[in-house]
Amino acid sequence: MSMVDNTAGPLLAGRGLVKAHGRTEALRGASVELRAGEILAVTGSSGSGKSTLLHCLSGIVRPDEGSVTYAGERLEELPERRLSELRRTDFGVVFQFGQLIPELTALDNVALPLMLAGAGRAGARAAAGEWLERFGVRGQGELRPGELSGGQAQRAALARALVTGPRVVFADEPTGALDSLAGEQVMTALVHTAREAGTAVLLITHDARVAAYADREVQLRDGALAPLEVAA
Ligand SMILES: Nc1ncnc2c1ncn2[C@@H]1O[C@H](COP(=O)(O)OP(=O)(O)OP(=O)(O)O)[C@@H](O)[C@H]1O
Repeated sequence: MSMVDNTAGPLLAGRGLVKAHGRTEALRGASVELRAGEILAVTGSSGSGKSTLLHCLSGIVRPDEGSVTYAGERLEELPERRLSELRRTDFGVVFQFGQLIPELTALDNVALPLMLAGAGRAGARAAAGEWLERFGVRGQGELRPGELSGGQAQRAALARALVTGPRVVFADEPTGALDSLAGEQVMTALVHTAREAGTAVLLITHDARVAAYADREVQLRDGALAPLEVAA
């Protein structure tokens, strides 16, 4: 069941985003909206600007032009301190290669965002254990990322992205490094948990099977977005 609220305005909106990397114009006026609880797939060929769009929308990178509005706040107007706070409390991110901290166990990786938000170690580890359980990797909690399979590491990375109860999860090719079975497990876990928690997901993928998990799909072409044309 979709928890998308079609009556409210978007939770996150990028408007007219332009971003160049040197002489490469990665985004040329891209606009996109994400509603609360919505799972939106952004597809497009390699180099079409998908990751750049995610970085702009999540406040990791400032666009050259255009605006990003999150829950009524214009990200470009926020001081770095407030942006970091938003990234810690309201946003979760998952990348293609999990990017768990290699020196920490899976459990401590998931506990870390809670501790950064001020939770005590014991409470954070207990909550982290519950999240690992949800993603079917509690038994691997004391292992380090290098000792996990790719799929287990990605599920731990999902737990880490969701543990603080973010309103938006940004997932950049979260299954890109996995075989199809592990990819399905990761997507099922992500979609199930996001639905349950009412978390919106901006899902970047070039894989149509992954995009099929989303409520809606938009396609980046030449740095701008078009809704996917539905085949007749
Ligand atoms: N840090 C950077 N420095 C220089 N050029 C960059 C940088 N990041 C991205 N680009 C260029 O900007 C364009 C868009 O890149 P981006 O990573 O956003 O695309 P993408 O759609 O995510 O690609 P892929 O699917 O291959 O990951 C590409 O031409 C890329 O080479």
